Amino acid sequence: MQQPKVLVVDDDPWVRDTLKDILEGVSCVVECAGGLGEGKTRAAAMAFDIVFLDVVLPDGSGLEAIEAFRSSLGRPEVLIMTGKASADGAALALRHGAWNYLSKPLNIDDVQLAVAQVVEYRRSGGWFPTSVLRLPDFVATSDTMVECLHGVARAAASQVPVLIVGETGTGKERLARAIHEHSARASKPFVVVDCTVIPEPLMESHLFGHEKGAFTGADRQRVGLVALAHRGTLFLDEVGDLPQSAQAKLLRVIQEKTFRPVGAGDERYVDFRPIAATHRNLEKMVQEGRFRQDLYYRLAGMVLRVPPLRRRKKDIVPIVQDVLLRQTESSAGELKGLSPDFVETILSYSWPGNVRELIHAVLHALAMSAESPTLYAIHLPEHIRAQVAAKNLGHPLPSAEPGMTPPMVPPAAPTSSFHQLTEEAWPTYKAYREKVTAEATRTYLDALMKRSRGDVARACALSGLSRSRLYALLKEAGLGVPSSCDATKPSSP
Ligand SMILES: Nc1ncnc2c1ncn2[C@@H]1O[C@H](COP(=O)(O)OP(=O)(O)OP(=O)(O)O)[C@@H](O)[C@H]1O
Repeated sequence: MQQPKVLVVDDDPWVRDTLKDILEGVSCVVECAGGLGEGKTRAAAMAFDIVFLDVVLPDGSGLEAIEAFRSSLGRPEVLIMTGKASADGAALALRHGAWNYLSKPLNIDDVQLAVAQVVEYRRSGGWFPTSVLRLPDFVATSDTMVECLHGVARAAASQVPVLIVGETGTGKERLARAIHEHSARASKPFVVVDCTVIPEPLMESHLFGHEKGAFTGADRQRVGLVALAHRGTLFLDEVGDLPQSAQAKLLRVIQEKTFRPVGAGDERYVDFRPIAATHRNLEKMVQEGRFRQDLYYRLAGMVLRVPPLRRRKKDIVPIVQDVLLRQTESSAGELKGLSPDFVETILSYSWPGNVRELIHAVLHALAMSAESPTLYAIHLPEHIRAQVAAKNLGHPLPSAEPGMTPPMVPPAAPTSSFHQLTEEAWPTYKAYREKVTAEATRTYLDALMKRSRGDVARACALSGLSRSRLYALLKEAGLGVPSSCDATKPSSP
């Protein structure tokens, strides 16, 4: 893109002139209009890249004109600006296709950042915002994750509160930090409030602080997390776990920008941007009366949904390679390869713990692989192999996270000795796991001995098992012990 072309639509001449100055300062070509009619006429005559659009205009609402501007000659991105910043308005603007939402009085950094983001977005063909994000430790290969990063870039360019929704370990906190690190508040604190660990009676003093002597045990003054986040970002992790009493207090500080530490006589001003995350269905909690609707709207100015790993399999191998690369760099060793059975297993597993679980599994496999230059499935944690083996045999294990994956259908006609999962005969997890593990071990050993043609040394090398362990397992599984497998020989490590 050469010089970005920007249209400013605002009835206040002072706003128009100020924005014109700021935008011309970053090499934009700027035209201005005092109302919707004039703005639309200009947008029909010139191909703009960006429209800065006021909400309350003499001839109508800017919010209702977003689509008309978006479909005008240059297909510009629309940045809504209003003096009456409200989370509802922000959500409405974004739903109508606005690029972002800026509140007045406009902040020069916000304006410049938003323009830079749009320019980069359009330069890259409108699809690869990762180029503006510096996230070398974050892998996003699948379309859904690239789209998610696009949301991160948009969120970073504005001050809108963000709600990040996704299962545990999907990267919600990493993305919240990314939004902060790329926002105009980057040089200020990013403060984490873990809503699951603070006990309800202590929530108020943790959030707002307390004066010395405010209650029994308050032997000195304490600064709360809200005050620590002044001018920065307050990250409310697992906000769905916030008790009702704390929800009311949080709503107040977000709305009023003031709070009172426990035991203090005066109100204090605070300016922070809330970013919240949850694995829960907050909309449902609102319907059930378990989460305040007004707080939900305040937090969900923009909603980012992070898909679970099992729905973006394209990311799995690149994440593994990324972990391997980092480990190799830090240990100065050789980069290990991945065997086809390793790849097959990690692609078949359901990853209820998502990326966090995948990273741990790779680290586990690396430790188990010792000197082997290649990672095999056998190096993965046992529960992963057991689930995949059961799935391959047509007996998927129940999901580790009830409610997050479709319920398992019990096998209609069992073909092996697996427990049947029915309401009437539901096995304990321990019994089920033992059965499945035994069955999977038997399948593995049978295939292993066939592949190594009964050569124990080769079987040990392939499986990573010691000679004595292999012998014991074969015996336990009721499989024939090959003549070359002599338990009296010293075992390899
Ligand atoms: N796409 C990714 N690429 C590389 N690392 C990732 C990716 N997604 C997540 N991670 C890593 O996985 C781990 C878990 O991420 P994070 O803590 O952000 O998840 P979360 O969704 O906030 O989890 P929880 O809900 O349990 O708090 C972190 O170490 C993070 O850096």
